[in-house]
Amino acid sequence: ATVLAHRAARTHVCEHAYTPQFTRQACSMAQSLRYLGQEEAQRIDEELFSEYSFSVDQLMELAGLSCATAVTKAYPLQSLLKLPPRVLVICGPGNNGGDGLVCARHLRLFGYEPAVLYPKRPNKQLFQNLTIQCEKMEIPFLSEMPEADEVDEVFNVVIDAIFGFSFKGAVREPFAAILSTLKKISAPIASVDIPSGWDVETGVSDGIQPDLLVSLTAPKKAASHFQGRYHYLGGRFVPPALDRKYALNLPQYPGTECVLRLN
Ligand SMILES: NC(=O)C1=CN([C@@H]2O[C@H](COP(=O)(O)OP(=O)(O)OC[C@H]3O[C@@H](n4cnc5c(N)ncnc54)[C@H](O)[C@@H]3O)[C@@H](O)[C@H]2O)[C@@H](O)CC1
Ligand SMILES: [K+]
Repeated sequence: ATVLAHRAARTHVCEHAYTPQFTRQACSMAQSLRYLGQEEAQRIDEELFSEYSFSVDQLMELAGLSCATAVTKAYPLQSLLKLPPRVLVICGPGNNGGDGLVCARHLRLFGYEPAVLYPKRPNKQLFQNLTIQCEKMEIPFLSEMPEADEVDEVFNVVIDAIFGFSFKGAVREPFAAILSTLKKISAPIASVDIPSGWDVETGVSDGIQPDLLVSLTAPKKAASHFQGRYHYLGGRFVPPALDRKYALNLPQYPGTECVLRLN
C-alpha cells in the first residue's frame, strides 16, 4: 500500500507540474530531489510569504530548529571531546544570520553552550527580538572573532550562519576576515543552507569546507559540491502545491522529524 501511495504521489507531481514545456522526459527527471538556482530559491522564498501567508519569523523558527536538530544528530552531546560543550555560532547580516540566532537558542535548550558572534546587526525588530531572546537564554555574544587556535581550543563545532542564498560577489568585511579564519580551523563547520562564501550555484574550490550542511527547503546547486560527512535537509514547511509547482520532489521526512539525512 505504501508503494502504491508513493507512486500515486509521484504521478500527482507530474500531472500538476506547471511549466508548459514540462515534457515527459523532464517529468521523469523531476523524480529526484531538485537542486535550486539562486533566483529560483529567492522566488520560492517570496512565494512562501506572499501566496502562502507565512511570516518570516515562523519559517526562521522552523529553519533554525532544523539546524539545531541536525547539529545534535551529527555531534551528539555525549560525543563532544571539549567540555563544557561549547559551540560558536557566527551570524551574518541577513535571514541566514537570523536562522543562526534561532539555532543558537535551540542548541542552548538542547544542552549545548553556544556563544554568538553577530558583528553586523540589521536595524529590524525581528533581529532585535532574536538577539534579546538569545541574551535572555544567557547565551554570550562575543565582541570579536577569536583566532583560529582559540576556536580549536574552546569550541567543538562552528555554526556558519553568515550568508545564505542571497550572497553575491566578493565577500566584504568583516566577513572576509572571519571566513579566512574559518579556513584555518580544524573544528568542524556546520553550514546553514549554503557554505558561506561559496557561489550559490557554482560553489568555489578555495572556500570553507563544512563537515555538515543543512539545506533548507531544498538544496541549492552549490550543495552538489559539498564534500563533508553530513548533508541534511531541513525546513519541513513546504506546502504540497509549492512542491508540485516547482517540481521539488521533496522526500518524505521520517515520522515527526524536522530533518532528513541526504548522505
Ligand atoms: N524560504 C526559505 O527557504 C527560508 C530561508 N531562510 C533563510 O534565509 C536565507 C536567505 O536570506 P536573505 O535573503 O536575507 O539573505 P542572506 O542571509 O543570504 O544574505 C543577505 C545579506 O548578506 C549581505 N551580502 C550579500 N552578499 C555579500 C557579500 N558578497 N559580502 C558581504 N555581505 C554580503 C547582504 O547585504 C544582506 O545583508 C536562506 O539562505 C535561509 O538561510 C529561513 O530564514 C526561512 C525560510
Ligand atoms: K551559511
